[in-house]
Amino acid sequence: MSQPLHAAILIVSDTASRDPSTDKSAAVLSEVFRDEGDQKWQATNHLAIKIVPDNKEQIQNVIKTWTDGGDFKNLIVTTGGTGFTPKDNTPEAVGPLLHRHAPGLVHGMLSASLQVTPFAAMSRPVAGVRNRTIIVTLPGSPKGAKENLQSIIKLLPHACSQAAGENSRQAHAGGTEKLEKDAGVGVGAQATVVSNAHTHSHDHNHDHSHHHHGHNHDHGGHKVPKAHTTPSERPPQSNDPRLGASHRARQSPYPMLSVTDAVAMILQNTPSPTAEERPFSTDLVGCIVSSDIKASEAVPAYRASIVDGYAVIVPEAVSERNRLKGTFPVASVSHAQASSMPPPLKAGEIARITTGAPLPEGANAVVMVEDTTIASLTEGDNSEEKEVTILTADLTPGENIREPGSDILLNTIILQKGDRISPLGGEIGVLAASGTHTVPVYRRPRIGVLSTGDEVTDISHPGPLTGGMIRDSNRPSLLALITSWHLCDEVIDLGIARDTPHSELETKLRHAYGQLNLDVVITTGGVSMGELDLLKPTIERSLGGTIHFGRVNMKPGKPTTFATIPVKAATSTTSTSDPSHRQSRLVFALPGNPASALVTANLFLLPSLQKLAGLPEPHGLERILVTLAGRVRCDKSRPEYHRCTVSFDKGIGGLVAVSTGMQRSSRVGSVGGANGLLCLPAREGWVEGGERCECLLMGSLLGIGGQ
Ligand SMILES: Nc1nc2c(c(=O)[nH]1)N[C@H]1C(S)=C(S)[C@@H](COP(=O)(O)OP(=O)(O)OC[C@H]3O[C@@H](n4cnc5c(N)ncnc54)[C@H](O)[C@@H]3O)O[C@H]1N2
Ligand code: MOO
Ligand SMILES: [Mg+2]
Repeated sequence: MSQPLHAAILIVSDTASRDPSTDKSAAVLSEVFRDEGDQKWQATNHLAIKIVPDNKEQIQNVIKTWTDGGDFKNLIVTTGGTGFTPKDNTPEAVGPLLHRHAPGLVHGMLSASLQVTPFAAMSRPVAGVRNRTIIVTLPGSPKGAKENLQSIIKLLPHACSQAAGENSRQAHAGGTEKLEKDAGVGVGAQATVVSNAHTHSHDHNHDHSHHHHGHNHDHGGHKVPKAHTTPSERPPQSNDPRLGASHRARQSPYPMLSVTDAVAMILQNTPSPTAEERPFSTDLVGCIVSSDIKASEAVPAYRASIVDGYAVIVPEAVSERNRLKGTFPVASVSHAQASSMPPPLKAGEIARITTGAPLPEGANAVVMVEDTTIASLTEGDNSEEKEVTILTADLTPGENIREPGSDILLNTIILQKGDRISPLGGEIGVLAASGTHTVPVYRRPRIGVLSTGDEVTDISHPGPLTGGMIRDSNRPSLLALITSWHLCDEVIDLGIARDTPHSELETKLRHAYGQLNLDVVITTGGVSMGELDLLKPTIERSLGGTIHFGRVNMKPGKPTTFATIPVKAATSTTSTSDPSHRQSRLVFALPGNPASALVTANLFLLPSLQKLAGLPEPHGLERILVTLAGRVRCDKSRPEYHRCTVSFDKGIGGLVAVSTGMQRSSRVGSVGGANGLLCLPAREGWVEGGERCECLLMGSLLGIGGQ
């Protein structure tokens, strides 16, 4: 391509036409062009961008100024108005303007997009040529628009120059092959190689999740639609609840990950922690120290007595130690108090002193009160000792004295980067003792817990329950679990989102990430195959999120879903390519069954919160070996996390696990009394009593993993 091509973006949106600041697509699409380089496309600031409402005539008018008039563009991409709602009419506006259709471009976009999400079938793109301009309609969501454009961007320079009348054989003598390689697809009419529009066209920096959608990770025996199935081979199906039963998918389109892969995926998509300085308080319990902390004060700050007794002067020479025995006048009294220091001690005198009190200058040891008797009392009131007899000579210089800094030396490192301020009090004590007023720690995430489902009924509902009501147990139990980890600055109860009206879930999630500014939201329910299982479509379609996985090969917890939602930092202005301007918020959409919700929170949420909170090696639950008290049954198709109670058994001198009984995932009682998850392999039969078994420790037996 000799000259950079002119591209234009037409935003079709009622909202953006009223308030252009709400538009996110222009920046995202400009970035796709910019990524291709200045030689191919006019530099970004020369990109023409216009916004029109969902109005057929206005759409057509703008396009004609770019295709028919003097303001010629090689390429027009529209975004928005390609859905199914009555006001979506971009294809109807663009279609009649096209002189020649380009179904190959439409096919390329759809097949690439369907590998990412089944909802791609909900867009009705058209593409073609008007005069000498290529026109392509992209969907309205910034994410969808970007994916679609990326899937064909490598073809467009060539297509545009052909449409503009350039003889492609001359322009690309010997270059066609390279173009095909760049684009990952055949280029159609001019290509000598047979077109293969099914080939992956994602480039390498594309989101990792898409690769998982593109490959079969199913270990669970469920059929996953072939990654390269095209719309023409398979009628578009989707778990979008707006579609009728005949169009809803009957197999989950989400590949099934192993637990290990799922955890790796979570950690990869969990943002790194950020450091902050916080004033000292016990609220720091659970925080991870972000840089080494040095003692700003010595402990003790003065020479202090370790016992209650009398400060004395012990002769240095061992031969003279006997002179310690005898009767001495009590010259002063030193109490452990903040305000005053005792007067210096003279030879031949002793001073009464309490534990922790400052030693008089000149004293070099303290004799315990038990090793003395009173020789005489003060005249008049007889209330205090005047003279005291020391009964022992067995005292060495320095005995029973804490030298300044002998507990904590000034400027030594008291806590290291990566240390956890535990709820057991030791680290808090060290910080307080050494006068640490501000503490460098990692900022802990803010998290919210949301239940979903029309049947789910808050505990405050008086009862009796009617119809299909079920008490909301997930929210309180997850709030309790997460609070016990001390990994979050705030744990917020987000209540219940009803399935109907449909937008309630979206509204509550937007509120959580927006006004409440939460880093992580945990939802339960609505992630499986039911028509009111709304989480996945809401995350992908309404919030523009990326579902990194939607199924895990485990029992309980199979439909566990993890996604990230892009939230531009409030400070961000134009650039969307700099990652520091972007923040991902996390969604853990856990299954509704109560045991599933608690088990998956322990397995998936914990390591993510550990990373967010700054733990150097987020390890999740601690893995131990236990002996089974009785036999437990395995599930033949999925690895199972069998709830059990682990305790120390004196008889065998080790840890023994007792099953909590019936393990159905609706039975929250299977987690009651449990502090362990036995890791059972997927196979027929039992693991016998007396056998050793791997177990994940929840909570506090060894003071790790949770507390
Ligand atoms: N056809 C299929 N059906 C189901 C599959 C499947 O693969 N194919 N998976 C099953 C598995 S495994 C699980 S686990 C559940 C997960 O269901 P959802 O996450 O969609 O959750 P819901 O349908 O909303 O509810 C399931 C169950 O849990 C109760 N629930 C929901 N929220 C709460 C709460 N806050 N407190 C207490 N109990 C709650 C709800 O009433 C249901 O009984 O799907 C299977 N189905
Ligand atoms: O995997 Mo579901 O969590 O069985 O109950
Ligand atoms: Mg369900």
